[in-house]
Amino acid sequence: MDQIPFIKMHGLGNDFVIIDGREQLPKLSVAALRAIADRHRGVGYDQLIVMEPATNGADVFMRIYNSDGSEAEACGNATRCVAHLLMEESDSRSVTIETCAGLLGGTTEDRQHIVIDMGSPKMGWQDIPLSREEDTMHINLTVGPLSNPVGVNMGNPHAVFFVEDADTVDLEKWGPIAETDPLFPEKANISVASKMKNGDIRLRVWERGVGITLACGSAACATMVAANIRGIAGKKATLHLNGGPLDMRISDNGHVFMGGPIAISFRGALDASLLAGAV
Ligand SMILES: N[C@@H](CCC[C@H](N)C(=O)O)C(=O)O
Repeated sequence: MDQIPFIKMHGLGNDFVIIDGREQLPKLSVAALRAIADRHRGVGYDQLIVMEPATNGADVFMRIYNSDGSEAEACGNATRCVAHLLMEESDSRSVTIETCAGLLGGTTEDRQHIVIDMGSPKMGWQDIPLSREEDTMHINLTVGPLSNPVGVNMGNPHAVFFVEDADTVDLEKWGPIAETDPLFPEKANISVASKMKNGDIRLRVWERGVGITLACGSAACATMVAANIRGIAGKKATLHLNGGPLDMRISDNGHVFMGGPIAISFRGALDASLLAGAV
């Protein structure tokens, strides 16, 4: 393939290059993924998403790559974007999306604000995964000013640190150290969260394989679960990320629902030099 068409979308500024690989799967080396991710010489993205044929009756399989070329199991904000594309395509208001993390359902009233059932969190220490046995509700880990995180697996690994004021944490400094701590054999997405005066939650995220992002949907799910466990929130809360708010809810059967907006930025094509990994 000389050129590959893509759609650039974002959910609260968490941005994606989305490729429709349902007819023909693109060949993407790590060098190509990194070249496309380059915000100066490539297109720029937090995640590159390939829509692939589903294997189990879902509408699509969604493959997720981080900007460093690593593959991720879940991506909440991109799930909303892909759900929007599928809803437009099929003129429907509900879709099922398969990821490495399992089957996710998306629903909407207007195809702009999309609610995703992100499934049930896993809380066992092997599920996160951690490299040693720990109580995941109070993990014995300190990184600079951050300590005592909650470990949550939302398909992908998360550590949520509750702090007095999330805005004062030097996340560029402590995020990468926590992400790569030997406690996390598959690394981890690192969240810092604090309760706001009105009862909402402020959340900032250092994403595994990316760095600081404007929003992270799976981290919002993990933080909702962690806040509920710690008694900081009930079963519903608004989480305020740098890019804007997500409406979060835990249902009676323990599934985490995430609602938020999507936006299409532009359409383009990846050229041969980017696909060859040249920047
Ligand atoms: N932006 C995402 C999360 C993407 C994957 C993550 N960086 C990982 O490696 O697990 C979201 O909205 O959930």
